[in-house]
Amino acid sequence: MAEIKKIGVFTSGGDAPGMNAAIRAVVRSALYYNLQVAGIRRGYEGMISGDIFNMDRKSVANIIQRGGTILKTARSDQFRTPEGRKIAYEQLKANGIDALVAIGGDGTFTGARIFGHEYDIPVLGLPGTIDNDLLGTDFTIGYDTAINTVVDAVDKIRDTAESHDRLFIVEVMGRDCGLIALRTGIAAGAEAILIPESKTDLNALYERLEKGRKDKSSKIVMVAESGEAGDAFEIGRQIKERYPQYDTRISILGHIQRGGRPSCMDRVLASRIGVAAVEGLLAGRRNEMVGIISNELAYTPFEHAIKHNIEINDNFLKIVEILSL
Ligand SMILES: Nc1ncnc2c1ncn2[C@@H]1O[C@H](COP(=O)(O)OP(=O)(O)OP(=O)(O)O)[C@@H](O)[C@H]1O
Ligand SMILES: O=P(O)(O)OC[C@H]1O[C@](O)(CO)[C@@H](O)[C@@H]1O
Ligand SMILES: [Mg+2]
Repeated sequence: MAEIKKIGVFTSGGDAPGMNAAIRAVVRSALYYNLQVAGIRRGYEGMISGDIFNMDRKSVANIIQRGGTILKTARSDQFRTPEGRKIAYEQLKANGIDALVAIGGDGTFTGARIFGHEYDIPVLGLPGTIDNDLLGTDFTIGYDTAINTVVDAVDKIRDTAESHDRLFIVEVMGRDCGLIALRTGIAAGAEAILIPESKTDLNALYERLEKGRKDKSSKIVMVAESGEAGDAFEIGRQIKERYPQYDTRISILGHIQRGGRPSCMDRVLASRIGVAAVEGLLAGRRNEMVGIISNELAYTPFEHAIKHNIEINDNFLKIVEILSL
């Protein structure tokens, strides 16, 4: 195995609060171990176009508290092609990069895995996505901040819902994963939660609404995007049709969920696994995602981390039912 002298770091896919803390951790720990480090802008796009620059300890000063990513991010169609990946590899070689730290989600690691098999370059991944849709870590960087943003927003919606005696359908992000909806629904005291992992039974939702206490002045139904019953507008349309007596409103929280200052939990997670990524590369690890499981560092092969059967704790849904009385 060739000696590692220069690590390239990049962020890819949707941005997530805490990505900057992760970049900082990778850069500072690489320098600590006397390695050079280069930033690659806009993920795989920048790798292909050669948008690569050397970083020093000052390049990451004053960023741990900032949302977004100073390296910018992108979704790259060209990297999905063998030709695009060949150019990316040539650019890395031209810049003297001999190992990579990829910060992103399941898509980013799918690409990294293919790249790591096609070319002899060690790649480790840091889970950076608000969706929490990866195996091999209890939480992904950005999830904690995002769920706190959602809870803050739904608390505000509750104020106005309460004042107007309204039912709100609140749609949150998560791609094909209901973990944002599940936790925030419990934390915000939702009447019901609809997530892609459990069959969306609108009849069960109707039953819940009918059985519920009649004197409740506000009701919140949390909906994860991409559910089989359709988006919040479709569910809202059906509820309005069935219960014209309810004053129903729909709120799509959207991209506010991806922004903002990272929480303490996200900063600490990013810092811990950022250091572990550099140490892992130096120890000869490759094609793995670094995460934390039960407070212990864990290295999980990409192919396992990106598996899409994230288990949902059924007990969480039961808790919502019990507590929504
Ligand atoms: N099968 C693949 N082959 C090569 N590259 C891929 C593949 N799948 C994804 N990628 C690369 O990874 C990039 C990021 O993937 P994606 O857009 O799914 O975001 P992500 O990393 O899952 O993050 P998030 O879900 O948080 O937005 C894609 O734009 C593409 O460049
Ligand atoms: O960046 P875009 O295209 O708005 O993507 C939105 C998607 O990205 C995420 O915010 C992060 O993966 C998902 O929750 C959502 O489905
Ligand atoms: Mg993803």
